[in-house]
Amino acid sequence: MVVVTNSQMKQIEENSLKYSMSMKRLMENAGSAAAMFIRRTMEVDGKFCTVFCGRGNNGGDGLVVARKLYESGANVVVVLTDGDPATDQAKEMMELIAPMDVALVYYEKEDPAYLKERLEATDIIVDAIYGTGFHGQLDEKHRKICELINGTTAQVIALDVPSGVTCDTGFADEYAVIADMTIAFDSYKPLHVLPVSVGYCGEIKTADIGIPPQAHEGIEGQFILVDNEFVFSRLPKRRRDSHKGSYGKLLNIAGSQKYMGAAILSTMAAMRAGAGYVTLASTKEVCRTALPSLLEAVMLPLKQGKEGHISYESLPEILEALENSTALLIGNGLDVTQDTCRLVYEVLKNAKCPVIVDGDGINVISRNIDILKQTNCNIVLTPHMKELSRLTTLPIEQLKQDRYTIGANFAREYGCTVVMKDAYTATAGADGRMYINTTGNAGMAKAGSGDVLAGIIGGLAAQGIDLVTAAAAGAYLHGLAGNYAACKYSQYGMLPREIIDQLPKVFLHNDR
Ligand SMILES: NC(=O)C1=CN([C@@H]2O[C@H](COP(=O)(O)OP(=O)(O)OC[C@H]3O[C@@H](n4cnc5c(N)ncnc54)[C@H](OP(=O)(O)O)[C@@H]3O)[C@@H](O)[C@H]2O)[C@@H](O)CC1
Ligand SMILES: Nc1ncnc2c1ncn2[C@@H]1O[C@H](COP(=O)(O)OP(=O)(O)O)[C@@H](O)[C@H]1O
Ligand SMILES: [K+]
Repeated sequence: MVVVTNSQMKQIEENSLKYSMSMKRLMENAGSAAAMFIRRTMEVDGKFCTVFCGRGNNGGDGLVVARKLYESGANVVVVLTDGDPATDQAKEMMELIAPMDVALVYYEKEDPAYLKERLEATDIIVDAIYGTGFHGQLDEKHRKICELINGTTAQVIALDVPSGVTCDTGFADEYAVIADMTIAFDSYKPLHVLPVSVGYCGEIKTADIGIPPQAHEGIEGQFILVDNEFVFSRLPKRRRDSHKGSYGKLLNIAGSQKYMGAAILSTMAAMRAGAGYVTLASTKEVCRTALPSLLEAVMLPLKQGKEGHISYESLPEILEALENSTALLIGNGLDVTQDTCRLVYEVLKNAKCPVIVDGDGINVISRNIDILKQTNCNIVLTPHMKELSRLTTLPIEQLKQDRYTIGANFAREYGCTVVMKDAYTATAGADGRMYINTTGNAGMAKAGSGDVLAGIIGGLAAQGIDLVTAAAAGAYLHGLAGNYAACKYSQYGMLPREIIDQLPKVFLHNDR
């Protein structure tokens, strides 16, 4: 599914002018298409429709819908929320509707009691206050209007965007319109697929507004919704004539006296994700303790430093093991000490295979971010919000509002892939794309779930799956296995290790 951003949509509209399209025609088409969807979905003749129009082009679309619904026999009232239209096209639409028997009321001048009464009798509300041009938050007046809309029992149809939702981030004001149906003009925009905003849209329909296909040429979809088809069209079936060497070697540098479980969970998850060999490089004590749970793993027992972490003196052994690895996972439960900082920096500088950095590996990098520019390998970072905040030195509040732009900029600047872990994980690819994940559940909000994800991504990358795909598909598989675990053990009771146990079921269901 192609999803275009606000500026890409503007570019597409501009391009269409080269093919004898006009902005006025586009608006007429948009409003007509929306009215047609409404007519197809519900009875309009004799119904009470109230159309809320802002001053911008979204409001202009609303004026067209009002005219078309009136022509279909509806009793129509237009509420101008911000006075007369401000754009040329919208002004023209105002001139067309003026002679009709459609009541045009100015929100500010109208008696609130009349509006309340009208809304109680209204069957269909059209929300044309703000479209793709909205950003930031609703002011008091618009919050009141949206509250009125959300408080009715009428069907609410949003044109292009439910008012109060920002197009490219999906960030919704807490009073944003909650629509029953949203009619997306020409293309899906990020808000139509982003988990944070999709709930405001209701059913989503795309309307052809007459933009010729050529106007879309050169516009690359930036947002990708990761689904079963995306994942399993990219994960090859195992060949009958293959051997363990065909599925790669993952070196997993993980664990410390304090965090032994992280080493076990990440190694186990990588094996369950199909890697041919997984080597756990950790302190002697961690390796000895982990062995009974990791019978299939290769152990690289290393010297332990004073604080229970992997000693820096182990660097030569690690670099030797790295030589014939097809992927490296580093950071799970490493602990942050002077030794592990030096170790991570040196390993990253020397690695040539794809690298996945998680947990303390990310914390270490945050202390010296420029290390990312001194590497010769492809890197995936898998930060949760707090780690992302450390990496970017931005507050979590800001990340919540705009993590797509921030993550994409970070990925571009440092040439890496960033898996932004959250209830809805989003992966910013170094390729400029954003991969949105929708699998997973709140039962996964437990220490250790992230180690499982890192292991899955590492296991996929070791098999030669490109890093962006390994990251995006890894998040999807992790969430789906988590959903199976929740069905079996409940969200309260499930454990991160049970996400690993359910991975085979995900593969089985998809013939892998
Ligand atoms: N291009 C075309 O011809 C076509 C466009 N089409 C339609 O146009 C829609 C886009 O229209 P649009 O760009 O005019 O923006 P729209 O969403 O109507 O509102 C913008 C106004 O709101 C303001 N504003 C923003 N945030 C605010 C806030 N927090 N609080 C207060 N004000 C705020 C903003 O102010 P500004 O950002 O300038 O400060 C501006 O004044 C699109 O979704 C589709 O429906 C179709 O007809 C096809 C042809
Ligand atoms: N509410 C939730 N819904 C879906 N996934 C979740 C939720 N909460 C956490 N997760 C997932 O669980 C994992 C937690 O990772 P992280 O916080 O790094 O854990 P740890 O480092 O303790 O293993 C992430 O992959 C995250 O996306
Ligand atoms: K709208």
